[in-house]
Amino acid sequence: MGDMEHQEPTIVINGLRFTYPGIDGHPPPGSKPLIDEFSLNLNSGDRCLLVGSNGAGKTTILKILGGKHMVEPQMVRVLGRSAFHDTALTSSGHLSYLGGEWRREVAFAGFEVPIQMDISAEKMIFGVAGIDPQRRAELIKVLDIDLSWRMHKVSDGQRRRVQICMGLLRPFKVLLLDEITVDLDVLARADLLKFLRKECEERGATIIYATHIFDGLEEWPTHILYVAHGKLQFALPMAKIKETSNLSLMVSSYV
Ligand SMILES: Nc1ncnc2c1ncn2[C@@H]1O[C@H](COP(=O)(O)OP(=O)(O)OP(=O)(O)O)[C@@H](O)[C@H]1O
Repeated sequence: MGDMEHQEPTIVINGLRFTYPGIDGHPPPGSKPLIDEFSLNLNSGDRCLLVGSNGAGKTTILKILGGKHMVEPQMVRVLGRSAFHDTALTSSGHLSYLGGEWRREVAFAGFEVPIQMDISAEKMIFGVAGIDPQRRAELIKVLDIDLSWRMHKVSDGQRRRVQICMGLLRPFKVLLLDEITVDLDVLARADLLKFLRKECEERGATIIYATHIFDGLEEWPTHILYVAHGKLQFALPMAKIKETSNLSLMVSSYV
């Protein structure tokens, strides 16, 4: 997908197959893979919505891409490397995953900052070393963060905004978002989406965003990825979808 034919794809998924291990650490013998025959290439600048019903496998796929589940190295390449085996991908900030576990446990993978303690937003955000001050200032503005917020007293949505800021401070090349905007109000979400779009258009980042909330997203993605029963049912450029029908109609015809 994408127009940049001469560039290597940023994400290559090649015949991905995955089964969650049982209690002995191995997939139960004869079990049907949860993810199967999944192939997809994404390029620099692609912004994809990952859609599908509950349990379709969206989170599992994002976690595999984020290097959180082991798969054979040739099945998933991110920026030419194996996300699971090459830890430099995430530690460098080139690959960033913001999802459910990350929400609960830490503000940002790699920093291990507890999010419920009595610490100011300023201390958290400015505690990250080596950040471009201009990018940091832009994110604070986009997410409308008050630096004097105390993290143990703020609302869920305010805490989430600080967390998202932490997760975006380093200029990622590939960003995986798993329903991270659920606590944001409509305006905050729109501002964040605009920022993310700019990251793709100006810096050539690749983003996959799994969500059930389509409101306000009509003009955002370049592609729609639709997953059902662990398989990629279609990956279509937005223009194609607009041509044929609206998104919900399209998806319903595949269920
Ligand atoms: N750690 C796990 N061990 C075993 N099975 C799991 C595990 N995590 C998820 N599953 C199963 O894998 C399937 C896909 O789950 P996944 O979370 O990837 O779906 P999803 O598309 O993200 O769903 P949702 O829209 O509800 O977030 C589900 O049937 C789920 O029960």
